[in-house]
Amino acid sequence: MNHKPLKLIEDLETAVAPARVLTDSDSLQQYGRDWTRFHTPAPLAIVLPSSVEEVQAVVRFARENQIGLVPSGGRTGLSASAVATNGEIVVAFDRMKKISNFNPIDRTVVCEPGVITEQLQQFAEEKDLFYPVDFASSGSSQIGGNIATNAGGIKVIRYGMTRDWVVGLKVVTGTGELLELNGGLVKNNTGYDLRQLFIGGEGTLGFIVEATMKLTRPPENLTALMLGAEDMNGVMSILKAFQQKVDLTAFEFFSEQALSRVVEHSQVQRPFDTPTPFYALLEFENTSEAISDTVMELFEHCMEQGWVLDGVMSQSISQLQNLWACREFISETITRWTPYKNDISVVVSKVPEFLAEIDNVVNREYPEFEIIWFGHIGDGNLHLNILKPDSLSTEEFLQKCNHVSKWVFEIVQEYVGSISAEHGVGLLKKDYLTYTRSEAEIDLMRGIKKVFDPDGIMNPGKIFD
Ligand SMILES: O=C(O)CC[C@@H](O)C(=O)O
Ligand SMILES: [Zn+2]
Repeated sequence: MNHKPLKLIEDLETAVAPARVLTDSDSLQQYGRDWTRFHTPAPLAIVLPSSVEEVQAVVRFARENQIGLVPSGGRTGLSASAVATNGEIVVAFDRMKKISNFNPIDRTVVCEPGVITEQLQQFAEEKDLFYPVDFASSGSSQIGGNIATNAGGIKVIRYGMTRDWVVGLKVVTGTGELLELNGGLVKNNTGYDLRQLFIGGEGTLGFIVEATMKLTRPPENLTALMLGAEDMNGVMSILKAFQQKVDLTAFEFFSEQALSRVVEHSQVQRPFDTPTPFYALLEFENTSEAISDTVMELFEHCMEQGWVLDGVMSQSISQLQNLWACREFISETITRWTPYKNDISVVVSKVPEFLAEIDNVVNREYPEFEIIWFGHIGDGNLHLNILKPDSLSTEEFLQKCNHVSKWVFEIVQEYVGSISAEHGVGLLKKDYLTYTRSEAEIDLMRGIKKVFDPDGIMNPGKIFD
């Protein structure tokens, strides 16, 4: 290490506190990346601030020294947004985990950015309330990161994305200024809602240092149905039939390839014997006999129409959990095949055609590739994963997958879809942003960044260059 970084680190320690700066190589590796594995972490240092003032001090320090800052939450992101590859200072929020100011009338609660999603869910439960944004990584993802990436997950069809639950934000911009946005109000029509720019902004405009989150009533007697379908058109017909009569809390799908891997590699039981190409997983609040009867009628109707070949409805919490495990364990289970990943969306009605086009091109060009489809089909959000064949080295596989990305994004563009439905852009997708956003839009985004971050120090190089 030359003198400059050493001196810089000393100055950084003075700006915050020595104990809050880490420079050992394990920490640099650990905090320098998220769940993506395509970039080599190379941060200058890690800072763990414990107050808003310390975050401001770090930003001012970075501005003075023209060093990039990368925010880091639970590091469960899948788009390399919280990755530091270029001598940046990583600002990790692990020491800012307090939940406070619960208000039962407003049904709001104030969270520091490092609050773990599950911590907020448990807090809400203790107050007989519910924080509904949920996903497989809730045990480690942090609220600040969820907001910065506008995290979605498995209940979006009913409850929306993280954006819908943020009623107030405090942010530190690239000048070190603290902005207090919206103060928990339900109604506030006083011009531009700046809060929304920071939600999903991936830390490129400023860092979230506090959030006022809304809670809601807990769902009652959640019950799930897993239905086996012959094809994607069947899945769409099931969605249409159920949505017409039942308020669904989830509508997920996955393929037989996905289910068989989960059953083979975890303790999860196959819910029924008949394998079918696709499965729909529906959830609803089973609160009356009338609802239960309606669901059973719909189930029978779907079987009569041939949309459903077999299916099962949960009769207990453990059965509900087993059905959810079939879906939630997919991502983790397939990690061992070093999968190529993509997260894309189109309007719901176009999903079957869209999926078939991608299947066709990949099967034609690379017949040795095994595609694992799953996702939040009720939101038009597909997770495309391709397992690395044993015969290919990781390098060869990645090279071929670059072609896959191009074909996939061309199809996304043709369908006026999104190249990133819920995982964000980060480093991973910035080169493809024009498939979903116009040059004019990207120019405006660059202009907005300049306003909040004139020196370009806040998560530089993410979303766009
Ligand atoms: O691993 C993936 O491709 C998706 C991860 C996550 O968004 C999910 O829905 O399980
Ligand atoms: Zn997802």
